[in-house]
Amino acid sequence: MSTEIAFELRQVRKVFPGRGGRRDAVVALDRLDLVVGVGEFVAVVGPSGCGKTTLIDLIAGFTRPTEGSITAGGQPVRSPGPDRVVVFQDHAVFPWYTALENVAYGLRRQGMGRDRARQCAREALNRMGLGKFVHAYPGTLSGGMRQRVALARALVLKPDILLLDEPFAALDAVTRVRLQDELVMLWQDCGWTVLFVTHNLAEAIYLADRVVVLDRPPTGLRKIKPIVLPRPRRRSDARLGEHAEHLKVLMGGCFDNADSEESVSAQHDNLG
Ligand SMILES: Nc1ncnc2c1ncn2[C@@H]1O[C@H](COP(=O)(O)OP(=O)(O)OP(=O)(O)O)[C@@H](O)[C@H]1O
Repeated sequence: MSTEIAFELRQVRKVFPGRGGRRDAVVALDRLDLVVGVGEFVAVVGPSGCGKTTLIDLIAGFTRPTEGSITAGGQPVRSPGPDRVVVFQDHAVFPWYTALENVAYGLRRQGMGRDRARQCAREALNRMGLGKFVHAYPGTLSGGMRQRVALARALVLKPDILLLDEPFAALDAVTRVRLQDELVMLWQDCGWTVLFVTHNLAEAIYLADRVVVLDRPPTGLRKIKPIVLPRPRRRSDARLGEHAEHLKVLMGGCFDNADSEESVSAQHDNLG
């Protein structure tokens, strides 16, 4: 693992004000510490409402923490930036643009000329196996193909940090495992730091170097579990199942919470 830090959250708290003021305010994250090294693949699991999407939004810079600090590449995160790209479960592509136009869109927004942007987009779509579908509209593509377009959009932007919010949740099982493997290959080729939110423990363990187990506040961070298994991983590897059993126990709450939290300094030590 790299000793360089890709992004870091310190004592991050996010409170959404309720309609009735403070009384029904929602604490989405509370005192969260997380340090992720450059090039790491980190998965985040936890029950619905524990703040996984909020975590992605904060790192992306879509929203600001109520308290605490977030840095990416050593700089405070104050707004979205080209170093951080998000891939969502759906709504990730514009239905009124072709696959090519969708992928070229971000590059055009960054000021790249039309022809160059389209060339880069074509290369990314080729890489994602969609070379024959560059002029197709998302509505005519399968769910898996649409997510490939979304990944191609991320690919062309060459981010340092890729944030994925349940990107494969809506896909059938066969497409899902295929895209998991394609994502791992892209991650290895591109040197991204990845934060991957999922409800699927097997997916988290298969993909990640470390799995962050979140719970709803006030519990928050339950555990950061390293998955020390060689790559390429085999889905038939019994050790994946052992890790999954362990995580299920953690998520069931059958452990000493205080004992399992990992402080920022311990996370720094682990990066070293
Ligand atoms: N814009 C918002 N305004 C008010 N409350 C919000 C807002 N966004 C999120 N919340 C609340 O913050 C908490 C965390 O939400 P978040 O979407 O981050 O959880 P999650 O772990 O991603 O959930 P899921 O697994 O169901 O997607 C929830 O209680 C949610 O209702």
